[in-house]
Amino acid sequence: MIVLLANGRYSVIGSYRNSDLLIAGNNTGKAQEAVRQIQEETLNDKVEFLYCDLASLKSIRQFVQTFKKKKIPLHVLVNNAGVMMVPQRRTRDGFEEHFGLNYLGHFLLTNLLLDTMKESGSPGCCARVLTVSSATHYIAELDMEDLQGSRSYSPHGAYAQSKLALVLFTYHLQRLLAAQGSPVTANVVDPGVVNTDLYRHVFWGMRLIKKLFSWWFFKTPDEGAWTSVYAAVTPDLEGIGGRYLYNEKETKSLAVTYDLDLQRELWARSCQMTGITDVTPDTFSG
Ligand SMILES: NC(=O)c1ccc[n+]([C@@H]2O[C@H](COP(=O)([O-])OP(=O)(O)OC[C@H]3O[C@@H](n4cnc5c(N)ncnc54)[C@H](O)[C@@H]3O)[C@@H](O)[C@H]2O)c1
Repeated sequence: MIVLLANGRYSVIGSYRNSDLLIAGNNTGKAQEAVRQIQEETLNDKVEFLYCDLASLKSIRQFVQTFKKKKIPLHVLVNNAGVMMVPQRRTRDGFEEHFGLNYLGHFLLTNLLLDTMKESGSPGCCARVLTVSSATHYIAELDMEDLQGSRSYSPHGAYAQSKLALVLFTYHLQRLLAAQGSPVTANVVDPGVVNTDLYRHVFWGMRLIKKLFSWWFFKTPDEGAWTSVYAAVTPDLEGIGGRYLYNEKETKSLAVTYDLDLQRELWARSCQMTGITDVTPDTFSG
């Protein structure tokens, strides 16, 4: 099995003891250290790092080109990278950073890898796309008129919007895959509240609370990875997609995420923004 993690947590990777693993990320030092640790602890030497900056459409395209030259299959794609509550700033392509990196980066990466995943999956053994969202999406709003937060910017609102967009993306992707009879499924994962570096941009009071009480109400990074691992390997989800998973169980996402027209509209706009051909059939609407 080949697993590709868009900057995934080491604990997720460590679970794939006999698999080929590829870590895609923009932090070479950190990723190489993860590769070393995985090799040491699992005795799996089929672990590799490839540079990919998800905040750059060019970097994503270059990464996919390099990956495809390897001519290896791809069974699991984990869309895990993210930033939270960063100050207002733009990606290299001019997108608001949460929207550009957390959402559009994974949108493009997934779309460019879909052909390889379709060839890698088979009936009864589907390839899997799993995308890491967040409970923050429950309080998000998607402003189709101002996706880049140009009119008014709130770091929390921008993060939440990017996580909501990932849920809408997953559901539309799953509908497309199912309509094509494709041996690939797409699910979305909520890891819970996890003690990681993600919180480095939140205000100092919250960081203090995290420091004092993380042992009490935050999951450890290992625990935070469990639902991703579950989504990647459980036989219970064979052939099943379009699920929102929390604590290794299916649960409901925000009502608006089931709006087929909104899913379609966001998909179409995302295709335009990333230069992807929209293959959604005309008949495909709410
Ligand atoms: N920690 C939580 O409480 C929590 C809650 C809900 C959802 N999540 C989600 O879980 C995922 C993992 O976050 P985490 O908590 O492990 O935080 P983290 O900061 O430890 O991990 C985020 C990862 O994204 C990578 N990344 C950042 N910018 C990148 C770029 N331009 N290109 C490629 N990779 C990049 C980082 O290197 C890092 O490995 C994120 O999508 C986050 O939104 C986390």
